[in-house]
Amino acid sequence: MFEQLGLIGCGLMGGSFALALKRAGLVQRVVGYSKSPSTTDRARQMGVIDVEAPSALLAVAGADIVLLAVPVSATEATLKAIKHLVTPNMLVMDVGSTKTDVVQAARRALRDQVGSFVPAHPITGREVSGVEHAEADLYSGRQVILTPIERTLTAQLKKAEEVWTALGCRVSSMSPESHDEAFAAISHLPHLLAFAFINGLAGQSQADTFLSLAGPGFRDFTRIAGGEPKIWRDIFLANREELLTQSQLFQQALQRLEHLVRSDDPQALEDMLTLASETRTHWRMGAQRTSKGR
Ligand SMILES: O=C(O)C(=O)C[C@]1(C(=O)O)C=C[C@@H](O)C=C1
Repeated sequence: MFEQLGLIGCGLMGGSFALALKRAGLVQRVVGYSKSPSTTDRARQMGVIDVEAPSALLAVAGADIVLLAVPVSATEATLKAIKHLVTPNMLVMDVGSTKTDVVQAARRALRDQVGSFVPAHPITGREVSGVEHAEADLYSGRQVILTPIERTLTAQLKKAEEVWTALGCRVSSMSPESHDEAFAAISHLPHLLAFAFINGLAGQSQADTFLSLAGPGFRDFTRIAGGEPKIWRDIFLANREELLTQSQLFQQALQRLEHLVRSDDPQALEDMLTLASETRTHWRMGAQRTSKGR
């Protein structure tokens, strides 16, 4: 399907995309660039990329598909760096967790060539980063949200849908703004809370003793606090307003529960916990139906 993938950012997300594309037989050659030469070198040794490019621009030279797998804050500078080689026949995508800022960055950086850019958000990830964790299966069975704008070329949008579908993803589209509103609620807030929870614990004098006793509940609840701090810093700042709105709603919900814990009304407390438990079970059943539990 493609001759050359220009991969900018050869970490977990980018590396996994290259491996998945190769395994599906969708690309002949992967030319990769990473900010850190040791990452690019490791990616080549692992067979994730075939050729190391000395710059983002040179990774794009000769490519018919380009993937930006860089922190959202690096989107504009990266697109500016490759702009001169972006053509209407090229599919350029990102994998960023926020979309309003990414779309604005793409408009500013690519200008006349913005139609080649299809903003993409695969709903997958891990709490570990780096090319050494890249796996061909990271994307299979997952959702991918595309947030095209008016100027997105139909041909590139269609190609993007085909690529992600071929990797085993369920593809849907929405506006960048609706995307950021939803992901503040179901991804960015949970990460903020996981970080805050650990910070609250770490600030206690007995933190080490408490942590030495922690079990699976703690592990499940805090897994995402292992996420890369710089990546999450950028996501929180890029989606600041929506995140703060969700954080306020969360604090209201927490206060309601605290009030019920304090008051002598076990039935009302149980009702609130039942509502939460049923909501989660409902989601889980739906997720299992659509994606085999992924
Ligand atoms: O599984 C994880 O570790 C994730 O953080 C994945 C997760 C999520 O919140 O679900 C995080 C960020 C990506 O934008 C998409 C997915």
